[in-house]
Amino acid sequence: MKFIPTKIPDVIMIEPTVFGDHRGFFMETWQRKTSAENGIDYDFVQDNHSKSTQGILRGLHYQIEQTQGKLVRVVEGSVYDVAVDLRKSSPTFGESVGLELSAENKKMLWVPPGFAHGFYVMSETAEFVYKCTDYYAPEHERSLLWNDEKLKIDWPLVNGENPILSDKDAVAPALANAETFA
Ligand SMILES: Cc1cn([C@H]2C[C@H](O)[C@@H](COP(=O)(O)OP(=O)(O)O[C@H]3O[C@@H](C)C(=O)[C@@H](O)[C@H]3O)O2)c(=O)[nH]c1=O
Repeated sequence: MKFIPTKIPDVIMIEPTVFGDHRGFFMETWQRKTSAENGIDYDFVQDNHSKSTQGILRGLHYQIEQTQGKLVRVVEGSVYDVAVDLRKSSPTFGESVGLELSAENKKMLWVPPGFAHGFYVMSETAEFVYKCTDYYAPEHERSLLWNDEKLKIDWPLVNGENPILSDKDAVAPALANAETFA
């Protein structure tokens, strides 16, 4: 398993070692010891799985208390995955990391606490799986506007069409009006 810091070093891309043979493949997707040695020293308490169709954008989400770190990956299809730094004290506040995660490339992304997270579905359908370091807490959940110009996120929109959003994500505040972290 390779742990590769991104341009925001706390956001880490993980490339699993894939063992292919005549039966298919095997890979480890998380291991406490190697994760801790590579800066992901957290206990995970919840695993989630969602399925979406092409053009869906889920995000950008975060919790202001019970802040969640998320270890995310795709088990079917492909998405463009984004993490936005919402830590005011960070030199990369407001900046983001975006990359394609797919069932084919098997990459994973570590999104630390203090970041908003979202993804856009590029394939016909995509199944998204992730581990969280704290429990879902709807009262603390916040959404950040996916296309806030200040964020400068280059979403790879299929046919240039606007994504399909949940009602809450469609009315999310821009960064200037969003709750952030110290
Ligand atoms: C996230 C979540 C949702 N739910 C419920 C609430 C709601 O009825 C239904 C769908 O919830 P949402 O619309 O918030 O689902 P979704 O838009 O997929 O939310 C997720 O988006 C991605 C980008 C993230 O980073 C996640 O942390 C999470 O916020 O599932 C849970 O029961 N537990 C959970 O952990």
